[in-house]
Amino acid sequence: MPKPGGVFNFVNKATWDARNALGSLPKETARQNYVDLVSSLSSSSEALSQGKRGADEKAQESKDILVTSEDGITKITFNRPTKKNAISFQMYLDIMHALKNASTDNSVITVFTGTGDYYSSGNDLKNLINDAGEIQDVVAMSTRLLREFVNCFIDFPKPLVAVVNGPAVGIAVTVLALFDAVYASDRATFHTPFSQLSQIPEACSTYTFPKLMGPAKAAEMLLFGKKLTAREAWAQGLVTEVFPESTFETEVWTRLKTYAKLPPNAMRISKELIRKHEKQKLYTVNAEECAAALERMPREEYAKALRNFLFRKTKAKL
Ligand SMILES: CCCCCC/C=C/C(=O)SCCNC(=O)CCNC(=O)[C@H](O)C(C)(C)COP(=O)(O)OP(=O)(O)OC[C@H]1O[C@@H](n2cnc3c(N)ncnc32)[C@H](O)[C@@H]1OP(=O)(O)O
Repeated sequence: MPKPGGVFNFVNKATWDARNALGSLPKETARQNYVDLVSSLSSSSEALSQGKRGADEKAQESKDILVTSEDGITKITFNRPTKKNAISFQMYLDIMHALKNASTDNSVITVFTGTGDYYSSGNDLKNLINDAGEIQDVVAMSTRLLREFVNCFIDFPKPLVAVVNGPAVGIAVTVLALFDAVYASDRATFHTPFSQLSQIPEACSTYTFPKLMGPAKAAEMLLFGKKLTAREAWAQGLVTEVFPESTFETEVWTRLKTYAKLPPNAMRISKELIRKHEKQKLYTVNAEECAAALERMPREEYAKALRNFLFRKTKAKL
């Protein structure tokens, strides 16, 4: 059977990949993995198959990812403040679903922001590790999910804006280089501690960051995990504009409401022209980064770095 196409057809493609992976596994394990994968994705599958919506309709119900549409703006909010908006597997799927809907609804601009003091602390470090601190048997599925997730940002057809209300970490930072505008509060910071986690960068940042800020500054972030203030990130071209925290929300949303009144088709075509020559390159880089992640994630060095974070509070008490 040929592989299903279309970047938003994640569930069908994941199913196809899972079926094709069965050959190399013992039959029982393969069957169980397949059942686990499909059942974990089934709620998103239903949601993904729902149709087009209007811009002023509440677009999606999900606890940790809120989606609203108003004034021509679809707003996607990381809503897990007690975990600093860390992104769980379900949240990756909810975001893909929200982007799929936003790409065809009546809204003009799509905006990401966070609830609480953080924008997002990046990947939920518990996604890949069990209570005993071992890497779970979900690495291949995770890297497939990561690839599809990043492709959704590469392909998103409308203006995409981040309203960075506080610190951003990991994938919440790297993916920003695929946005059209990034507005940051002066309270925001930008941190990519990949080496500290024994991990490698994702979301095409190995290509977009050196292109934006030059190889030396990109290396400080991606290799050495240097945390940037909002103004430093602006100076490096990752942030479009920095606002004082006291007026951030008012100024940014007023501006976005004005932008959302601009002719949508003109903006869509302009974005298509801007991205057109880069798309193939971005797909390739995304695929290469995911292949490298697939290679790295099962390693003990990586599990050790995750354990250091997850059990840090227990250790501190000893
Ligand atoms: C489909 C898979 C794709 C893989 C994609 C690859 C992506 C890579 C990345 O994103 S790498 C970056 C990962 N993120 C981090 O390394 C950040 C980890 N968190 C922290 O360093 C800190 O929590 C903090 C600096 C964000 C905040 O510190 P502090 O103010 O001291 O608060 P707490 O540490 O007490 O945090 C409160 C609460 O939230 C939990 N939490 C925060 N971030 C994460 C996270 N990324 N993953 C899981 N859990 C997180 C933290 O454990 C606390 O929970 P608790 O109260 O202990 O239950």
